[in-house]
Amino acid sequence: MREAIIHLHPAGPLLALVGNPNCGKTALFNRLTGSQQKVANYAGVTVERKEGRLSSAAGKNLRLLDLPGTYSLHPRSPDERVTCDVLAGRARGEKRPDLVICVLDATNLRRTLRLVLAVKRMGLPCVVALNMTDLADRRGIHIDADKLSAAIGVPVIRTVATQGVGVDELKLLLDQREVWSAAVDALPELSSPSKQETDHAAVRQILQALDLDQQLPHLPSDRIDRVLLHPVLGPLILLVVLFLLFQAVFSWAEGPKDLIESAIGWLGQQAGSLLAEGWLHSLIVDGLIAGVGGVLVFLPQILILFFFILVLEESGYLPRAAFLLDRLMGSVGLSGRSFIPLLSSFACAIPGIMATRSIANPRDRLVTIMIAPLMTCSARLPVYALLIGAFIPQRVVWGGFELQGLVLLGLYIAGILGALAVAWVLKRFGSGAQVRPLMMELPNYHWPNPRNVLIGLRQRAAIFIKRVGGIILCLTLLLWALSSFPGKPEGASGAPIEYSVAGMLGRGLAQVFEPIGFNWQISLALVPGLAAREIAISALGTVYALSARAEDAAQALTPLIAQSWSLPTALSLLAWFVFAPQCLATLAAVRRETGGLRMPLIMTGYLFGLAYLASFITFRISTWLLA
Ligand SMILES: Nc1nc2c(ncn2[C@@H]2O[C@H](COP(=O)(O)OP(=O)(O)OP(=O)(O)O)[C@@H](O)[C@H]2O)c(=O)[nH]1
Ligand SMILES: [Mg+2]
Repeated sequence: MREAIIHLHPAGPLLALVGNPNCGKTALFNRLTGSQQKVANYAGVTVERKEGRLSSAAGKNLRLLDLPGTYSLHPRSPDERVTCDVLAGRARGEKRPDLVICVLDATNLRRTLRLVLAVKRMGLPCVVALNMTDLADRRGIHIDADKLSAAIGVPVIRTVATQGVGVDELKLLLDQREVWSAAVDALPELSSPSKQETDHAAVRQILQALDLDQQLPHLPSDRIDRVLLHPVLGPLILLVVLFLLFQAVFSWAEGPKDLIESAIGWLGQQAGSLLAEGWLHSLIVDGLIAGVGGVLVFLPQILILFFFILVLEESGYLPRAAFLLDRLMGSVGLSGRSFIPLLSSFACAIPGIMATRSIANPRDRLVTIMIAPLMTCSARLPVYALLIGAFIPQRVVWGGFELQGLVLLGLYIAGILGALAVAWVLKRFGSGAQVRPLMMELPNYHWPNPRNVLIGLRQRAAIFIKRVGGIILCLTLLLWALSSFPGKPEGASGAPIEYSVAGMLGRGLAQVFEPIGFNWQISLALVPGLAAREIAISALGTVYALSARAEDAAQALTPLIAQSWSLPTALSLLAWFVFAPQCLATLAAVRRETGGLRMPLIMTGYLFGLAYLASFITFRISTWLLA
């Protein structure tokens, strides 16, 4: 039986934000609706439509769509198609917008005006938000809003989305239906056949009328780029930036991390002394506090990583990094277009995989999806930090670099190199590895908006804490239960966990993982770790707390594993985490984006294979070196 899908869209007027990439649509959307969608200084941040609500000045309830940026209404990539479909009224479950708010970048009217003309030609009522007027004014581009409005036949409001300037005027305008609905067919001559050329000519005329027909270079950005995009200095500076980032992840986090650690330790002791020995004691102390608490400790490090990512995103440096790495990516058959999705995967592979919607070429898009999980997502950071903290000495090497930070950087680079190698192989399977030159817009530099950075950090903290309190808590408690029952048989020696379901499972798995140096506790922890990587830590915390003798049950995980694992085992586990596909949500996202089970299955297979191989080599070589 076929399912019948009935679309019910809420009543009430629908507005849509349309504009070129990176012109500030989402910043305006957030201001208008009070949402906190992601805003960043590069093209292709928004890849799906997002909906919000606002009330007009007169208190009318309106729905507002934030759409992916587009240069034209002839879509080239999946994200641009979303925008075009909405405007044409073809989007599933959505009616055609009643009003389009065209967001223009005042510093680049030439490019952005063509889109307004195209929207008008579709017969959609529109108003213009002339955004980034603060930057335009600073650069000496003075645009007379009234003249512009007269020239394009559409009401124009000057805005600075990041500061909320012009938002009230815009809301006022939304009530004046007679003003914007009258403007629909004000440019009848544009329906001639060679529209593109006519649009070109029309834009030139408009710019001439506004006295803006000369290109103004953005001097400060150009001057900065002369250094940051320098063929020798550029890559060096990029490397230094990355060095600093990873150094900070360890050195800045020390204080707050110790604080959380001792708070959790104190909690464990209090709970331990309050509760009588028994299953509740074990559940709270070994399951909850040793397990889940052990993951929470890594919050500061995650926030420091994201602080850097957010600042870099906001400043406009990221597309430059794409530009610098274009040659490297080209050598394995990837275009620089893949850079931003891969970069987003450092936070989490899922938004990274979604960001591939801005890649026009289907083959490039697929390769990018397939290698996205090799980028080190933030869920790996706690695992890396735990193992590095336990096994890599805190030492300064090569005049000033912290060894721990260097090893962390090395792990990130290992993931990147692995991804490049896989991309290279995948491209061999495809027909002809032609590489197109990178066509990417370099936005102007600007100071990161502290508000955006703070919002980003808060969201990241919330995501992490929600994970800890949700899936991590549930699976850790499940593992605790499996590790505690059935209890120890009469007269047996050893900890009860060794006789439990989990203990038996762990020992079975250890057969498979023994060649790469994993003991049964690690093998066991990898199973719930399939759902989310950090769970491996809480699982280890619980398993070790349950295996420990009563007197050292409250011990933190770091010294425990430092005592009981060999260095080759730790290195092998690190190598495992660089490659292993330990995240079901990512596989689900791949299935969604590629429309089938085939790709997620191939991905799982190749990642497990790579992980096992990498761990095997690491374990054998390090054992041999240390022998
Ligand atoms: N100075 C200044 N910066 C702005 C203004 N509006 C937005 N920005 C910044 O411009 C960048 C892009 O903003 P976004 O809202 O992400 O742009 P977008 O149009 O949604 O971009 P895509 O989703 O990629 O199409 C961010 O760094 C914003 O902080 C403005 O009026 N003035
Ligand atoms: Mg956006």
